[in-house]
Amino acid sequence: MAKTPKIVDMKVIPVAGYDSMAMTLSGAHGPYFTRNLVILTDEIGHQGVGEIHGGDDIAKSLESCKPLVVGQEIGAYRSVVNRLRTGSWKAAGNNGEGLQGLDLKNLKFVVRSEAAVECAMLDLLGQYMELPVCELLGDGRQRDEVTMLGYLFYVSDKNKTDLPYLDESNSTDPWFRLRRKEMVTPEAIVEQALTLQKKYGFRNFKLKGGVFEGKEEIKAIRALKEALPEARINIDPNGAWSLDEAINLTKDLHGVLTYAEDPCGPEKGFSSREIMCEYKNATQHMVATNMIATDWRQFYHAVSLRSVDIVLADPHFWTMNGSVRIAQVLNDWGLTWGSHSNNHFDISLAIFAQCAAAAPGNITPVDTHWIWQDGQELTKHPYKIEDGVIKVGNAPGLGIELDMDKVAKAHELYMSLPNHDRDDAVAMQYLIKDWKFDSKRPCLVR
Ligand SMILES: O=C([O-])C(=O)C[C@H](O)[C@@H](O)C(=O)[O-]
Ligand SMILES: [Mg+2]
Repeated sequence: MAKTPKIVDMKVIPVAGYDSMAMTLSGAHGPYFTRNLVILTDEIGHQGVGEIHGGDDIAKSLESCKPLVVGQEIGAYRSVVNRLRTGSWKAAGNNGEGLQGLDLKNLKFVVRSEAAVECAMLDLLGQYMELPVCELLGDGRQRDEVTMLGYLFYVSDKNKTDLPYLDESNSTDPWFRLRRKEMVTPEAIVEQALTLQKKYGFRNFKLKGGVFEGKEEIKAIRALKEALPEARINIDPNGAWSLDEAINLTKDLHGVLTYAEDPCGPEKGFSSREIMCEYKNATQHMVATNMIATDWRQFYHAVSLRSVDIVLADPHFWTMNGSVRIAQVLNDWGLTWGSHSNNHFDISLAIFAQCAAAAPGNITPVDTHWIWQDGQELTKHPYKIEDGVIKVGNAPGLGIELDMDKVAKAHELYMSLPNHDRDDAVAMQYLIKDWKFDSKRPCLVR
């Protein structure tokens, strides 16, 4: 019987990169973000790579996977991932209420560490079969170009902290110069979008809300639509608004908002899925989520209640196979697939692009934080966002090659950090003393 190559080595390399003081309901991004890389080597000398969220717990969980991965055939990747799935974190601690929380104790209930192993094994299998990963997922390649979304953030003034944020004021690139500066007004958000459009060609934008009072953020949405009338624009306050507020803020935005992402969450004893269903009924807006349909059980209830139209099935939360599987179901049921993201390196950029290339139907432009990290690539020829799209070529596997010098530097940075876990309250407390997360109050409203 023909055999596929066996895995002979698995490395887990935690890495860190630099970030802006970007604002969300959960606080302010710190100066660094962390990720974990998985590097697998097979017996014919190929290297397969995966990337997942950072932090010591995830690194430890991946380390503990080694005995279940090394020695396995790459062709058996589904069983390997299945064995890891049953041994890794369960969603038992996730109350399923769609509450935003970005520190590790919340994120770990949705992040699937085994997705990094799955990705690295698919990368190896693709190299062995001389096929790109998108051909190994679902019904194979569905498109050659993946439309990406320009992810707009309010950015606070890093000079109000003594944290070591990067300063790129001297960069020759207008976007790089801008991205580390304070941007808190509608005018600044418009400048951000225009600068991003020029550099990356985006025609789709999303503003991360949950920062200022909703009506202030809607001013920015209107200003964006005025400046970019052809663009598709949406807002994501991560469930911060009450149902009444969400309805009042957005009911007159037909023709301005393409869709609303997690506009409201659980309240008054009603679940987030019930509330989002009422929001949809009241406004007739399309609704997207990465908060209330993060696994199959939540998805069942979200669909039963018709709470959402677009599921942002991040492959780091669903695995690559899971994300494409839900893309197929969504397409068959007349619903829409997209992907959520957090800060990431260029291995994850390849993951998003390969999944989206295999997702059938009319998918929504894919989220990425890469524009905030662009220039910190860990691969030799990172995927590029040009004219608003990523072209997915025919290179085998993920089609990337790690630059081990850059990986070593990113690892060194990680090791130099006093804390490896994300906690957006730390930077936030420079702006508001003793600030604490409140799922119902925008972070600067206290
Ligand atoms: O769409 C979303 O909800 C996200 O992108 C989640 C996070 O809030 C993201 O903005 C982040 O990591 O800061
Ligand atoms: Mg979201």
